[in-house]
Amino acid sequence: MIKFRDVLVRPDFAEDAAPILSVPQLALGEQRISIIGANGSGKSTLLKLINGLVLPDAGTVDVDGRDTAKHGAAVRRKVAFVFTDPLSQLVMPTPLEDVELSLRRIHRNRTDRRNAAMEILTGFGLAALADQSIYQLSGGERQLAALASVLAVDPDVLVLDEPSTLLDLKNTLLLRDRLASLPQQVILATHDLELARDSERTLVVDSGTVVYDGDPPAAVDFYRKLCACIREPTP
Ligand SMILES: Nc1ncnc2c1ncn2[C@@H]1O[C@H](COP(=O)(O)OP(=O)(O)OP(=O)(O)O)[C@@H](O)[C@H]1O
Repeated sequence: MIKFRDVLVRPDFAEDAAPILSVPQLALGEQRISIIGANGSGKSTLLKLINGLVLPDAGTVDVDGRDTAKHGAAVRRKVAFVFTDPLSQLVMPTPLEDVELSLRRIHRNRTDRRNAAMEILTGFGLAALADQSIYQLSGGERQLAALASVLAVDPDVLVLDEPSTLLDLKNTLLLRDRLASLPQQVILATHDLELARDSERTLVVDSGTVVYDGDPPAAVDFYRKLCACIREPTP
């Protein structure tokens, strides 16, 4: 269970400025949670609070009872974060080496590690690209490689920031199927309202606060109205 209590995040170097995120009380226990909202509304900040990439200026965030400010390393072992830009994530020259790096503590034996890494990449449809430079992969292939690498360590919670942004329809569907089949708790921010609907619970964030929290179809409707995106029926 992830709990936010009286959380405020202020802009860097502007302690007196209005908070960029304010979350008085929030408990996230469902297996599939999506977060939607306009650009700059605070979605990424909310996600980064979950694994301590951003620490609150006031209040606390804890994951299974561990405060992210006090137990950051332990929290990050439980909570994996997938960035929008996979090049922020992939640190090795090829997908195979990157997954192998993730597996270094789980498989000490090199052959076992390589076999396990290939199996994981195969599950993501990336076997043929295992040895290709990450700079020669398409944006979507890189995104899937980053996801494979993060999942290799079997985290308890997977946090994803706009994971389908770079994916075509086929890869978006593959991602949706893959996420649906995961045993982990999955919390993601997205502008893809179909992906948002795949969850059990959706938060709508606006101007740094959670303005709707509930059933995904109702949350998407709320968000559409908030954006005044619903077209008036033509007479
Ligand atoms: N460390 C920081 N210092 C100052 N402002 C920040 C900081 N981090 C984020 N912001 C601002 O806070 C707001 C929320 O940013 P955030 O990245 O959480 O938005 P978002 O909802 O994820 O946006 P997008 O959909 O465009 O990715 C933005 O206006 C951003 O510029």
